[in-house]
Amino acid sequence: MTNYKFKFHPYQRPFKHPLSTSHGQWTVREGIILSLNDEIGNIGWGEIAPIPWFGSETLEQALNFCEQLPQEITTEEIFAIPAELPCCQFGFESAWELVMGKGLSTKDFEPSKQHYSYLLPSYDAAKQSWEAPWNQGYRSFKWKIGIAPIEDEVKIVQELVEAIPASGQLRLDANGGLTKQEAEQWLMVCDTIGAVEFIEQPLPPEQFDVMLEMSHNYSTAIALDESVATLDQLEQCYQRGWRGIFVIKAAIAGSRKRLRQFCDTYPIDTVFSSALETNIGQQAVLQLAAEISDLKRAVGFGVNHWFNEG
Ligand SMILES: O=C(O)CCC(=O)C1=CC=C[C@@H](O)[C@@H]1C(=O)O
Ligand SMILES: [Mg+2]
Repeated sequence: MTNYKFKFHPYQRPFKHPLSTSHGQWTVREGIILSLNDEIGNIGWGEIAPIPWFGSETLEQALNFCEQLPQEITTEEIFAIPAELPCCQFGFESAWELVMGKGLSTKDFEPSKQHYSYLLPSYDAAKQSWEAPWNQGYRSFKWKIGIAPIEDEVKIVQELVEAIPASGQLRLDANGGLTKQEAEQWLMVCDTIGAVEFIEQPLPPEQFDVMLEMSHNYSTAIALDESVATLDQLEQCYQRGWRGIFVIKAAIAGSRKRLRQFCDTYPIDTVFSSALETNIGQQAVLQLAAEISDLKRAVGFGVNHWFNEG
């Protein structure tokens, strides 16, 4: 049985500007980088990037888990990490696949910018911020809603749709921050505009039944994000009848092995999305996305500009 030398260290990455969503303001991304070394010198890297307000473990819980591990761990111990620690499951399995030489060489995975969706700044700064990424090749843009008054945000979306060339696409992400009435209003506006690819998580996860009903009543698609953040939640929403878009933040969803099995079994409509992790986590997610998804929807990884080194 192979033992892997295990090392880890926490990191902090301040955002250039706080990321405003209806969950509040996010100013520093904290996570853990881990490595596994085998006896013949192979090394695999992984990342633990919690987003507790999405339902993952906290950074403290992940650190406590890492600290109680021995300096050498086995494959069995890696695949026995409980589902209550989904970011740890993802980070350790990423490193294990790399040290075993199972993952694609991550440096080869580089879809062109047209396969990425660019996360625009919040509020009306978006209107001045889409053109530079457009000139870099981005054709998909995401903007946060549910932060300012709806009439102000609708006006900004109409101006954005007017300004962005017709071949571009816009995604709106409410982070569950709308009321039922506002969600209906947004869906009617988007059906009229016709240029919005989907509205992400219009209502909080506990209003699943309302979103399921809405998904049958409007032509603008609805994407679940917070509702399907972990594999347990994702499977539950599928069993409850969701056949709309699933936003998969693989870095916080849990076991890579289990996600592969689920996507092999159920042909779901997916958008792979960043957990605002570092390049280590990003490459581990994009390699998995290329393996298990048709990538027909742009991946939500146009986010590096949110960090100083981005
Ligand atoms: O999905 C994307 O296009 C970019 C990533 C992104 O929007 C998010 C990452 C992490 C937490 C959230 O604030 C936000 C989201 O809700 O999707
Ligand atoms: Mg989202």
